[in-house]
Amino acid sequence: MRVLLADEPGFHEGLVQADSTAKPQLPRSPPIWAGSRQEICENLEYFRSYQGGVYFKNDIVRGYLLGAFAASRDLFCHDGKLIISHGGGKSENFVGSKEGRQLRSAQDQTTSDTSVRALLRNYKEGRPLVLLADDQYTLFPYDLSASGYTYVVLGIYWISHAWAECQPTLTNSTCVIRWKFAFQWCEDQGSPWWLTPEGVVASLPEPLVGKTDPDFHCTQCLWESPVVYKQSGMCLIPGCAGFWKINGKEPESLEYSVEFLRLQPRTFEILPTLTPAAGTHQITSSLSCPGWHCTDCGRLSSRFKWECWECAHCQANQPIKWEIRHAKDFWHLRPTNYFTDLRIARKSGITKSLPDVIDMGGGRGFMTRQTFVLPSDRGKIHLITTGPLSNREVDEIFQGYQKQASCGELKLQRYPLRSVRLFHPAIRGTLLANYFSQNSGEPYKYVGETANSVPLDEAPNCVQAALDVIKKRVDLAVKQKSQFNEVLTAAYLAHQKMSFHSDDEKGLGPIVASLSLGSPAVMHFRHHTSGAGQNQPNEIVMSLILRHGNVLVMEGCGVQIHYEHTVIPTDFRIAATARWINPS
Ligand SMILES: O=C(O)CCC(=O)C(=O)O
Ligand SMILES: [Fe+2]
Repeated sequence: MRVLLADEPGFHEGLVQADSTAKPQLPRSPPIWAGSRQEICENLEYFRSYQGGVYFKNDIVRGYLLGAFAASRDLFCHDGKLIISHGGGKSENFVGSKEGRQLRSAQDQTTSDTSVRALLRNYKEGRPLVLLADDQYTLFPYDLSASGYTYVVLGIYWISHAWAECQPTLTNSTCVIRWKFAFQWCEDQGSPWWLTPEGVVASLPEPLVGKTDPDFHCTQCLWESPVVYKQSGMCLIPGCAGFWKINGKEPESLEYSVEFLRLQPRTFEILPTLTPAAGTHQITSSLSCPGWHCTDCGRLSSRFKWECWECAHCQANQPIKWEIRHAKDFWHLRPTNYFTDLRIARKSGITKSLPDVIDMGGGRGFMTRQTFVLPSDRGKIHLITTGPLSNREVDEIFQGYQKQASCGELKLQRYPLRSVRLFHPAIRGTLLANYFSQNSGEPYKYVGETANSVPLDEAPNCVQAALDVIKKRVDLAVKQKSQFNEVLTAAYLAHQKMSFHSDDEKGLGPIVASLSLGSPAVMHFRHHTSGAGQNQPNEIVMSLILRHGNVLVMEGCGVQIHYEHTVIPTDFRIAATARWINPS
């Protein structure tokens, strides 16, 4: 039997990464697993934390992730039915910055730290939570990484003990206070899924059930502490003069008392549900971002295709129902409560013209152009709006888009974001964009390369119709002759958005124009964080509302060099953005 202890030889405190060659393969695939943190967060309502290992809501922990950086005396015993971990953050950690990854040293945890406080509340109120592990959790006795199980859901546990310890840090010789939590398997859910009939690598004699040892009574602070170690009981209340002392001295080596490691009987009537709810009642455009739990292989997947759920591991899939949604369903939505149409920051130097009314000719009605002039000749932004009469054309385009996307003719997908790892090292696996897109014409960097683009003359009708409307309106609104050879379609579900960026593709022409369809959105502009605007405060300088049928034109390369923009829709929305990208 091996009780895997974090401070055994070779398990040097903290920095040990899993020695996967020494571990056997899992006897069966985990019932719930994922390849990325995003897949976990988009599927499991008990773990929505992209950073950190403790997910809590209203001061109650829902999910706890066991990962790298084990501490002394972290433990996985009784076949994983008792797990001891040093929860609550502030441990050694790699943080990312533009300068690269740096090791941040551990700090004292206190009971007012939000995650320690929440864990203590679960402990006091006897609330179960879900434990997850990643493939860097050294104490798990099987090799997770070999089969691509980056994250696995272990099961439901309750906290049987909580106490504080002194722990030496990795980066210097001082000690920090760490809270330790003993998580015990909730028997009501059956046996752990990783157990073979013969038992796992570990094979302690069956644990004795029932705790008999009395607590340690501190004569200085008068509080009780559990007797955790074989050597002696001691006060485990930080702040007490007797904390972490045996006979007045700091203990040198400690081992768990066998009594302390006994499993305690406890039953729970209500346990959290582990598998995500199947979104089969949803339609393509109404989901915020739910994923898909494959019952064939256990993998959680993000929804990366518009028209169906697909398992990112075994490609099992299921079509998603669709129905046409109309722009009028979204008219009542307000993208922000702070203003109705636009807001320009006082010190931005941006000026706005009086709106011009322009005849679109051929009895097609009138359009209104409002121009915003950016300071220092950086360019102009035009917002073109039309009345409800001219909206028949864009209503049809909106419907066409929905039909062609839902039958798979317009291949809308969520593509991986680039260079995320450097700045967010905690995010493991691929991170997909928070919107669906399709590119027609010249390849565009945000959707990968040529393989993900269709030539403009083969683009689905809806894309060509959108481009046609954009061209006609831009020609009337902007003096210089516009030319476009690329259209990026972005489709957003409720709660999705396009984060701050600039359209700074190499060889980009001076005019970028987009047609908005569906729910209204707010578009913010701010100075670029790098380049020419580096020394400017990074505040929002202008915000506009983009409504169904509006065309927004960014005129001049300076707009992209000096500013970046974000678009945040209120609900389902599609935008077609046309650009010129120099083919060479
Ligand atoms: O959704 C939009 O209106 C704009 C999208 C955008 O900024 C882009 O495609 O670069
Ligand atoms: Fe953009």
